[in-house]
Amino acid sequence: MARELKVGLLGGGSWGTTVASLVARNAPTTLWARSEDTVAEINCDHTNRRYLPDARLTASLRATTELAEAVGGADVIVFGVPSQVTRATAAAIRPFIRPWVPIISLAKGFELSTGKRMTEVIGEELPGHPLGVLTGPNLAKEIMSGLAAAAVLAMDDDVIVRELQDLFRTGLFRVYTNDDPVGAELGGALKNIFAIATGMGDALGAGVNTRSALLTRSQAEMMRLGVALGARAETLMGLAGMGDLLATCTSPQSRNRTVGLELGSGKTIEQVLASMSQVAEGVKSVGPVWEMACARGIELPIVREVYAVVHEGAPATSAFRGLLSTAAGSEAEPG
Ligand SMILES: NC(=O)c1ccc[n+]([C@@H]2O[C@H](COP(=O)([O-])OP(=O)(O)OC[C@H]3O[C@@H](n4cnc5c(N)ncnc54)[C@H](O)[C@@H]3O)[C@@H](O)[C@H]2O)c1
Ligand SMILES: O=P(O)(O)OC[C@H](O)CO
Repeated sequence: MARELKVGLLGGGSWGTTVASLVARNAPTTLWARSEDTVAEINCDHTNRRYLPDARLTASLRATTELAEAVGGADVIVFGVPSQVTRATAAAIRPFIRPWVPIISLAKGFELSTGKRMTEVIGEELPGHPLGVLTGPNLAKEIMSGLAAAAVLAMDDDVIVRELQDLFRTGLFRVYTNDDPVGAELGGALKNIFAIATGMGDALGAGVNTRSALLTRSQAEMMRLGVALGARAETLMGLAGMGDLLATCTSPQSRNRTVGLELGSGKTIEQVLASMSQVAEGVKSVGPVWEMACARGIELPIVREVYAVVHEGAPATSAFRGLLSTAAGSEAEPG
């Protein structure tokens, strides 16, 4: 079934290119990227050195700068652009997308101006399409270097999700189906904030005990907010939540953890962002997440401290003093 489907993937960065290269092994795939140089390099050399310096892409992957070419004939659309440009990209493909074509989102963030999840944003711009997310502990460079990984493909429709599962999986990329797209999407977006916190802690010399405590309390915060926003707890305990939290908070490849490391070493958020050429979604997501928590009266001490460092200019050292400043109560309680 998957071999008959044509796939259009939007976004020529690290993850869009990686997923396009995986999917191209299973189905004809066209990747849309803005840069003519990137498109020419993918088509001629089968590489995207700016984002994936050492990777060789599947030779059959085609790239284009034309949205109509990537989207017009596609049976499945995959969104691989960063969260803050997802709405504009969805609006831009409206003239080209065919009715009822399923759309899978890869992004792990919230829209800054609305706090909405990416499938909510895409659904508003492109109503009437089955929507899903592919998410999990998936560092692009590791996957392109041939190391095994697992992900969940989460959709409400259990027939379509099984058809699409074959499209994304390869020998080393295990794809599980999941029927809680809200939970899967929330896990992927929330973990980035905790990766910033972990990076700050690591830069400040946190021990393994400290990091383990921070990760465990991060998982508790993810559960507290995620469940309030409609996630199922077991999804947040799985690959899309706990799995991705572990990968992102511990990998030197994580951009979000790197932001935390730099903040912890004393740089301002402006200095950190000026030195980065790739997206770290947690920087933008922490604002809407903190607002959602405040609006619901949900206590998220780690999110609060990351928000203070990223948006209020507080030093990273004060984040850790902040986390230790309240007396610990029951483990089931915030704090
Ligand atoms: N890199 C990973 O390991 C990884 C893994 C899983 C999920 N993700 C998620 O995938 C999403 C994309 O991340 P990435 O790693 O590919 O980012 P990236 O920084 O590597 O690449 C971003 C891409 O988006 C493009 N872009 C930026 N602004 C654009 C616009 N206005 N219109 C069209 N394209 C635009 C850039 O040119 C670039 O090609 C993020 O939400 C990220 O959290 C990343
Ligand atoms: O590099 P990061 O921090 O954006 O994380 C990449 C992936 O989301 C890890 O699963």
